[in-house]
Amino acid sequence: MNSRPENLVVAAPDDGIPAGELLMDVRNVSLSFGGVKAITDISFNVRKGEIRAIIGPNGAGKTSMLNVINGFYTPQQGTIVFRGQERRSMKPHHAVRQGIARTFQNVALFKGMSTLDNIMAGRSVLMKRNLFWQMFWHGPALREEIEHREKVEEIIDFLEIEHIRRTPVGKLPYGLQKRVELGRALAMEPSLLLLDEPMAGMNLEEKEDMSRFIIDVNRQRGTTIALIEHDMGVVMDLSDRVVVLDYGKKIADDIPDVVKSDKHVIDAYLGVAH
Ligand SMILES: Nc1ncnc2c1ncn2[C@@H]1O[C@H](COP(=O)(O)OP(=O)(O)OP(=O)(O)O)[C@@H](O)[C@H]1O
Repeated sequence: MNSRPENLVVAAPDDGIPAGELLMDVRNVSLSFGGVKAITDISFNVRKGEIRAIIGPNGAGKTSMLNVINGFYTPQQGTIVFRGQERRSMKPHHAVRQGIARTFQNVALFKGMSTLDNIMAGRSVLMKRNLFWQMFWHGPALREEIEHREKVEEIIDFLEIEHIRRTPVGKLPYGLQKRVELGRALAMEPSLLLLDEPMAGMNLEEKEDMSRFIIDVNRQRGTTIALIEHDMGVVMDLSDRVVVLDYGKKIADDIPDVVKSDKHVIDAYLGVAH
């Protein structure tokens, strides 16, 4: 895997938390849908600067966990402490403002819009000027638009997608759509980036590319990452620590080498065809 020069990237925002310290602490979270217990009393943490994987068989509660973290769902029990602030419920746009961005299992982009416009849409949440200013297109609104555009261009360079900047994303191969979606999440300048199956549906080459971008986002931009992924090779290569869920419960939480040889994990997940 190649890494591109350091000078091509912008740094992640300074959230005041030193590398290695706790960025997020998930405390005793439980979530049910009617009679279905999606998550039962789960606790784990994410340290600033790490790549954290959440794995488990289908239906284990992984996506539900991401949805709690980014405010999509409110758990019946438990709290999330993010950057020192404890909360149980939060609207997704507040989570973005706090520094949590995500991608989705099935790409969620505006298919008729270009790559550039989709990534620009990711910035909208950071824009200060309201529609009134934008309509009149002058002064502070124009300056702000230019600044946002520069950040977006940096991301386009970083992800090596200059050649598709004007292409409607619906016309792009799946692997590139996933990369654009990553770009849109990066445009929000997150402290914590949540990736829901970033390699799903990709061929080997696309997976290698995406792995390289994930590592570069983490190392060069300093962005902390929590990802769900079914490809065990990718998970074990990329992650600093892995939490394993099964039927909504946590069954392991450790570095990849330890998780790989954990009997409960092998029984629940690694040993079964997926
Ligand atoms: N909106 C919902 N309404 C009802 N049940 C749900 C809902 N979302 C998830 N569930 C249920 O909660 C459990 C956990 O689902 P979840 O999607 O979080 O698992 P997962 O580990 O992400 O699975 P996969 O790997 O298949 O994506 C499953 O039994 C699922 O059917």
